[in-house]
Amino acid sequence: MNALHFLKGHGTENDFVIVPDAEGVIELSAADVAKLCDRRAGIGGDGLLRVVRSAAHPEAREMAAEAEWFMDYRNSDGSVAEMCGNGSRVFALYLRRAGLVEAGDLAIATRAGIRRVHLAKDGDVTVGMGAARLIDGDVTVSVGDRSWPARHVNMGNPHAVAFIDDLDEAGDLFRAPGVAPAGAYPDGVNVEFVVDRGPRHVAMRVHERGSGETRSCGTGACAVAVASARRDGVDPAVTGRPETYTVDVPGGRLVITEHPDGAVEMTGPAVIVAEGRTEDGWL
Ligand SMILES: N[C@@H](CCC[C@H](N)C(=O)O)C(=O)O
Repeated sequence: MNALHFLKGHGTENDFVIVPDAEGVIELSAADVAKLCDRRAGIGGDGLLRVVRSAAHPEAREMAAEAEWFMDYRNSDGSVAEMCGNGSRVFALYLRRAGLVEAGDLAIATRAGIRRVHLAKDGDVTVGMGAARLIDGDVTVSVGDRSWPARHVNMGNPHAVAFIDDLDEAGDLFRAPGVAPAGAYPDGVNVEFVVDRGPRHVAMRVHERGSGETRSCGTGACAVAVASARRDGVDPAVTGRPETYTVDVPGGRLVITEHPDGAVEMTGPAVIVAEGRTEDGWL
């Protein structure tokens, strides 16, 4: 492949290689993505965001009238995922900096549907993340010989949220936690470990499907906020009031609000740190 134009960005230290590809002509195999995301031999990232015009991508064509740009998200192992919350903030920041969108409000197409984004003047980015789906059934997550009950939450992508006493209990997370029953997550799962920090304030670690332990996960923080609210007996659909949880991640802080109609909003930072080109023929 010829030299590839890329940028590098992060949201609460969940970091991404950004590949502008307006016309959808760059074919990136899983091996290409893994090579770009490699932290020693590549650019390095938890995932890759390919920026494609919705009209130019078969999975996004139907959304093109409402959302001009499609976020083609890949995990660092090259696998495809439906949605990335931190990535969507970085994606929106890239679009604005590149002059591809005009205003501070825009819609982006993702495999989980259209997401509405607001870029505030102070640099924070708010994303309408859709509703959380809490799925009934007993799920257990385990690390080594320890295991905990977990809540199955779908934020467009799958999550298992386990409340524990101390974040160190989750160990080094070099390997994916075990999840049972195996059939609960046929396509794999992101696992969040959560502790309380105060009223409506929690902290989490995450092991991401396709990436390993990362410093943050936006969809995971939303899953954690909603699971924490239900555990606390808080449900905006019942109170008729929006409810906000602060979720600390190793890479910073995300603020998550759930509205009475179920809509979940996430606010956090987005940063672009670099721009460059790969060497001709490296990929
Ligand atoms: N880091 C992301 C989630 C990325 C996708 C995830 N690993 C999956 O496979 O579902 C986020 O910020 O939401």
